[in-house]
Amino acid sequence: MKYYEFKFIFKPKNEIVSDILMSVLGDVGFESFVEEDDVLKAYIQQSLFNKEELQTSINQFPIEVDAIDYTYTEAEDKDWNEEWEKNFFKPIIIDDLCAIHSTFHTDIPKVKYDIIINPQMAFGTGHHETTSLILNELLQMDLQNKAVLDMGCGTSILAILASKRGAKPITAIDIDSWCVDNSKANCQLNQITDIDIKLGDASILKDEKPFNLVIANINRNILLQDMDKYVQVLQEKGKLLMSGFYTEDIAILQEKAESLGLHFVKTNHKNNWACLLVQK
Ligand SMILES: C[S@@+](CC[C@H](N)C(=O)[O-])C[C@H]1O[C@@H](n2cnc3c(N)ncnc32)[C@H](O)[C@@H]1O
Repeated sequence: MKYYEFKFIFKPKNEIVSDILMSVLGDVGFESFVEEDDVLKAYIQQSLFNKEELQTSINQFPIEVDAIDYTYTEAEDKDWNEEWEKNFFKPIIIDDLCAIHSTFHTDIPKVKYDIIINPQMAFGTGHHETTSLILNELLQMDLQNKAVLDMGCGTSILAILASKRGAKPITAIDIDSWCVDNSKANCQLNQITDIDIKLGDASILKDEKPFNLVIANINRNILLQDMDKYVQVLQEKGKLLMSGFYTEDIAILQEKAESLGLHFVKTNHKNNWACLLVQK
């Protein structure tokens, strides 16, 4: 496959802009990213590159920035996504209890919950703050025989940990067909056969049976838009665990949850990213 290598320079140079830029670029076909001192390198298959689409997404950047500039060249002919996985996806070990790693990682310590993820292009290696905030909550909850919905499942890393912690039945849903395929592959790698993986958004929830726990790591606007549909599939006393937003957004999400009859349980944060747990 032929790729372009882009170098993005942006101001202000901070993690929030960098995270949002990666997400915006992901939406227009970029596959993998390497953060270096003062540039973000990004790789896209030449056949998928559309200059106008890229410029439109930069012009409509979701937060105010001083500048986003780029240059690009033809990249050396190799699978940049595979390169990224090999060089930048490092194993994660949480409290000697849970390990998340890829098939090519060796020397993984023996832990109770060993999760294999080959992320390819799907979000969810456990490295992002929002994923790690939710993984930590899942490690503390009693999930035995609990019905769980993982909304915006990405790689299905969260659904897989829930399954390993005894949750069942589990449904995992994502709006992106790439994520659905990647979730199926990751379930196979972890020998999990009973997660029901579906393509769609909150509109397909009306046919679901009630859940004890709904997890949704998406983003502030989708959560505000779809929270009522998540609540409709929550059992009495069921919990809704959300992430994908910044600490300054906790209040608006909590307010929305309370307007839907839920009450606050706890919140946590990491590098300005937050999670919120509410209960019916
Ligand atoms: C931040 S990623 C989280 C992935 C994974 N759950 C994790 O925690 O690492 C958000 C995921 O939500 C999906 N998504 C975006 N909008 C959605 C929607 N309206 N309904 C369902 N999934 C959505 C995206 O495709 C993406 O895979």
